[in-house]
Amino acid sequence: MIKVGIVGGTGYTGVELLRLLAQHPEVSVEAITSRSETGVKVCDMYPNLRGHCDTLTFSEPDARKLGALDAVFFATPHGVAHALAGELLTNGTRVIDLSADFRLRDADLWSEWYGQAHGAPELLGEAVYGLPEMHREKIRNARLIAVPGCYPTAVQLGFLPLLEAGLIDAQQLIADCKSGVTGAGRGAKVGSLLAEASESFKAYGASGHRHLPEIRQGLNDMQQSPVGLTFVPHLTPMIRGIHATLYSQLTTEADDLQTLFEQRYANEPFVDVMPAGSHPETRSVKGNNTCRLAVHRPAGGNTVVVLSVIDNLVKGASGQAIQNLNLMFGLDETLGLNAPALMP
Ligand SMILES: NC(=O)C1=CN([C@@H]2O[C@H](COP(=O)(O)OP(=O)(O)OC[C@H]3O[C@@H](n4cnc5c(N)ncnc54)[C@H](OP(=O)(O)O)[C@@H]3O)[C@@H](O)[C@H]2O)C=CC1
Ligand SMILES: CC(=O)N[C@@H](CCC(=O)OP(=O)(O)O)C(=O)O
Repeated sequence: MIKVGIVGGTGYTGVELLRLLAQHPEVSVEAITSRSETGVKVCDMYPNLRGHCDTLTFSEPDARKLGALDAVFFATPHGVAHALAGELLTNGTRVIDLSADFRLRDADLWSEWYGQAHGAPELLGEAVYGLPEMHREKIRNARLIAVPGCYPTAVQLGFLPLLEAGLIDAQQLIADCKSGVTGAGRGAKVGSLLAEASESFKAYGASGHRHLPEIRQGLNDMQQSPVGLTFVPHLTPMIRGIHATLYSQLTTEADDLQTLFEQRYANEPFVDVMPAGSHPETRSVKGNNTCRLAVHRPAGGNTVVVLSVIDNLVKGASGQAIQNLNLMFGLDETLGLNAPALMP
């Protein structure tokens, strides 16, 4: 059994890790932290987990205890993994960070967008961006994984086949994205209240969201030169889910885009290219690690529209983190991640 710990176990991504790992045949959760719920039994707080982790109790984060484990997930706000990752790695514990602490390769750029000094620039050289569809081989040998953000996962997987094939104008990319409210975390915030977030719909971060540099970094790697991207996130009155509508312009007489997408993702266990003409729904991936894609060319013109849906807490966070763990430990990549989505 691979022994793991979760730092930040009371949050939405932390409890989603627990739910998914409860079905994982090769992983045992040995430690789970929460400063505010120390001493509380996990099952008392999350009754859906009764019968799955009855002996597990929240404890204070303790680097010595965590350093005795095979791997530690950080499901914490930005900056927390900076402080602990170095010590864990020195002890031989692998680190899978769900926050943005190690996603940007440039520490100054990170400071600019996250409003604080980078706490562990010396680790950036070895951090691997955990998007398996792009970096699978590097992930297999990594000690430190930066799990991609939720919007960045949906957007990068949608543009990937087009950019790799060099078919679109990489200066004119548009990502129009919508997220459910769990994307904002479990902490109390006015914007997440029922009366604020339900029966309403709004954009935010239109002039600059912290996921912009992360998405740009990934798309630049695919294009192998700097791309031009407009990214506008929106908050929708749903609990889980991300829907990205991606626009680009063909620069060459296009081949069969449906076949291009199908071939690029033919061997990917967690990317489903839907039949031509489809419109994927967020509920079709609820609780599941799949990214569902559809590609359209409205009226046969030069505009390509890609529709990309994920569950922000699964392929956008905890499921992708487990997919990375499976690769790092030489396991079947799909272990613990095979349950179909909840629908309706
Ligand atoms: N929600 C989502 O859809 C996604 C989230 N992420 C990222 O994953 C991370 C976790 O997100 P989410 O689960 O939504 O967050 P939540 O706000 O729901 O939970 C945060 C958790 O971190 C713990 N925590 C807070 N501060 C500290 C600290 N200083 N030291 C140790 N533990 C701390 C909290 O428990 P306590 O305070 O009791 O210790 C809590 O368990 C964030 O970086 C987020 O950006 C990534 C992709 C998607
Ligand atoms: C709806 C909402 O507020 N979403 C969050 C993004 C989700 C998230 O937690 O971002 P990471 O993937 O980088 O950790 C936001 O816009 O900041």
